[in-house]
Amino acid sequence: MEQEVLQVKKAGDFHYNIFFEKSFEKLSEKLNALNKKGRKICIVTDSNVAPLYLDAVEKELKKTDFIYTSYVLPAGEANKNLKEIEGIYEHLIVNHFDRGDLLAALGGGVVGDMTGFTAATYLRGIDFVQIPTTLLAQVDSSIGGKTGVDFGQYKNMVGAFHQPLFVYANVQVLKTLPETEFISGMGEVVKHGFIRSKDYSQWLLDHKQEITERQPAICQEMIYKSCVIKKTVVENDPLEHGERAVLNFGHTIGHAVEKLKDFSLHHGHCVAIGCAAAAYLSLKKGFLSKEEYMQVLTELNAFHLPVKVSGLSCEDILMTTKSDKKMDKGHIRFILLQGCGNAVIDTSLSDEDLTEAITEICKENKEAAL
Ligand SMILES: NC(=O)c1ccc[n+]([C@@H]2O[C@H](COP(=O)([O-])OP(=O)(O)OC[C@H]3O[C@@H](n4cnc5c(N)ncnc54)[C@H](O)[C@@H]3O)[C@@H](O)[C@H]2O)c1
Ligand SMILES: O=C(O)C(=O)C[C@@H](O)[C@H](O)[C@H](O)COP(=O)(O)O
Ligand SMILES: [Zn+2]
Repeated sequence: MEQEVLQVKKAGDFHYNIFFEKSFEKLSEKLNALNKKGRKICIVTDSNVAPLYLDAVEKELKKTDFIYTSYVLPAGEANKNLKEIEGIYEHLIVNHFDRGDLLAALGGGVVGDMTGFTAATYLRGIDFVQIPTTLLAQVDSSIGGKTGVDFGQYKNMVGAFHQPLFVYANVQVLKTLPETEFISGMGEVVKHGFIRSKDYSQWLLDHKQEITERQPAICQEMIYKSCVIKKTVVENDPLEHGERAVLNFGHTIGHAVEKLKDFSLHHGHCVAIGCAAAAYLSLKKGFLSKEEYMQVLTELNAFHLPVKVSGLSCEDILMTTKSDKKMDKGHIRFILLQGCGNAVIDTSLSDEDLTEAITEICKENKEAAL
């Protein structure tokens, strides 16, 4: 792949780079370029990523003038809460972090969202960088500045928009990612095709074999293509006043499933189930033809993503979907497809429509249900 860097604009003239790398070797150079000589940096990571990659990142920090420390969170969505954030604040206070110092998120979307939220709120906001280590984080969560934590059973209920200074995506780290985590990341990857690019969906299917084998060159190209879609949407509407909501395709019902399963299912798997439901609603509305609807299901299946869920009641899914933070004056703000590659915002769905789609994803199907 020839592209190595992609620039993301923010409001005003601020922009930041996503670096597409094949090792950590250029991390020190990127950190030095921040001109924060003699500053402190805290690498926030998790209990799975620390033994794998903390040494390599610290080796890079030794080549800089940063004074560094690290903080290891317990891994997993169950720990994406305010209690764990307090632990990070305490670490920063004890280590005398001030407003000129910064954080580095080394990990998946959970670490990224939590580190970003800590950076957004500690001392009313300090800088941070993203070093995403899951496919999901490299294609989605490290870009666009959504940070936050779950609150009770509510997904991402407390958070802030806070953009990183840069994103450093080393494709090589994907080789240690468990298979289910890779598949979960594919949930957001296929979503990008569904919402904005039929060509990208076709490209994914054409390269299914190499992607499934996680060939680094093809994975890097895929990550780049996904980042182009995400950054374009985010640049148009950084604070989600309108268009950015399309990135939520599959998430309204997906988040309900995630919550009702007590966060035991992976985010990308729940998004895939939500995509199947949203595609079904698009079919019912006449926005998708039967053939296009089947194309969505086929692509999800091609990457081993689920399209059904078992063990949940339709009523519970409906109630939880309606308690999502995406309600707009009592109407559910839903993302539908008006043709593959073109997501639109819809506020006209009734409870009956939603129940029909939820019934569809709850149908017993031993092979595809999670
Ligand atoms: N901010 C956003 O825009 C945005 C976008 C999408 C998802 N998200 C959030 O991201 C989270 C999901 O992210 P995720 O799927 O990366 O989950 P995650 O951060 O929990 O990582 C998944 C698992 O992989 C492990 N891991 C990470 N990198 C590894 C590596 N290279 N090798 C081996 N193991 C590794 C982690 O320790 C964890 O157990 C959810 O909380 C979701 O809400 C946020
Ligand atoms: O960046 C966005 O905007 C997204 O919606 C990306 C989603 O994949 C991501 O899961 C996001 O965290 C969902 O945001 P939420 O506001 O619905 O919680
Ligand atoms: Zn998501």
